[in-house]
Amino acid sequence: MIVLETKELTKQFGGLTAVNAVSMHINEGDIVGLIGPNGAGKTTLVNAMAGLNPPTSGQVFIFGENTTGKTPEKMCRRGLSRTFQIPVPFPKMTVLENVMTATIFGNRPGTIRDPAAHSRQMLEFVDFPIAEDTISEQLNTVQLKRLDLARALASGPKLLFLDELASGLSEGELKDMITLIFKIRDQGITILMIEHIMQLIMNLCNRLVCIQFGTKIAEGTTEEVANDPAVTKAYLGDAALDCAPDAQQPA
Ligand SMILES: Nc1ncnc2c1ncn2[C@@H]1O[C@H](COP(=O)(O)OP(=O)(O)OP(=O)(O)O)[C@@H](O)[C@H]1O
Repeated sequence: MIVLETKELTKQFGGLTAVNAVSMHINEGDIVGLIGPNGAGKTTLVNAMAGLNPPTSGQVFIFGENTTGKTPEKMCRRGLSRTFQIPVPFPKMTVLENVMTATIFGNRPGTIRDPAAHSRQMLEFVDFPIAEDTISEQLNTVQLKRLDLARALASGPKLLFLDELASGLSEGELKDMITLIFKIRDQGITILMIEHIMQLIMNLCNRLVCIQFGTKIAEGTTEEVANDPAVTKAYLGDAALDCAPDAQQPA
C-alpha cells in the first residue's frame, strides 16, 4: 500500500524554485532515504509534504487522501509526525513536560488517559539517557535529538519524517540510532529520512529518492540509486565519472 505520494510537487521562494515538480511515493513499511547534495531542496520538499510550508503547485496524498496545503496539526491527526534538523523544544520546560505537550496536543482529546505515563513510555522507548526533570535548554545535541524523536512518537504516527536525525553523532551513537530506527519501523511506522550519512542510508533504507537542484534525479531500491551515475555525479561532479573504472577502459 502507498502511504505517501506526491504529484509534481513544486515550491518556489520568489524567483527560486527550491523543489521542482517532484513526484515520488513511499510504500507501507518502507524506510525511504531522501538524499541529495547540500541545498538540493530536501528539507523544503519535506516541509511541503508535511504542511509546514505549503507547496506552490502539485499535490500530496497521505493514506490516499489529498492533504495538499493542510496544516501540520491536521497532518498530525492523520498520522504524520516529524523531527527537525535543529530540534527546538520549549527551552524552559523539563524533558517530560515537552513530551507531554506533544502527547496532549498530538492526540485526540481523551484518547490518552495518563499523558505523563504515555510520555514516560516514549522517553523509555527512545532510551532517553538522562533524568526526565532536566530542563530542556540544558540538553546536548544527542539528547535533543532523542527528545525530538520522543515528541514525534508521542502522537502515535503511522508515517514519520526524520530530518538528519543522526548528524553530530559518534560512531557508537550511530549504531544505537540504527537499532532505534529499526525498532520504530517494527512498530508499524513507515519512515522517510533525510540523511547525509552513508553508513545510515546503506544500513537502514530499502528505497532512496535523490534530488538535485530541486529536481528528482533518481528513485528506486537503495542499490539502484547508490549505483546510479547521475547520483554519483550530483555528489562528486564530472570528475567522479571520469575516474570510474569503466571510464578508464580503452574504447
Ligand atoms: N524560507 C526560504 N526562503 C528562501 N529560500 C529558501 C527558504 N528555505 C530554503 N530556501 C532555499 O531553497 C533551497 C533548498 O534548501 P533546502 O534547505 O530545502 O535544501 P536541503 O537539501 O535540505 O539542504 P541541506 O542538506 O543543506 O539541509 C536552497 O537554495 C535554500 O537556500
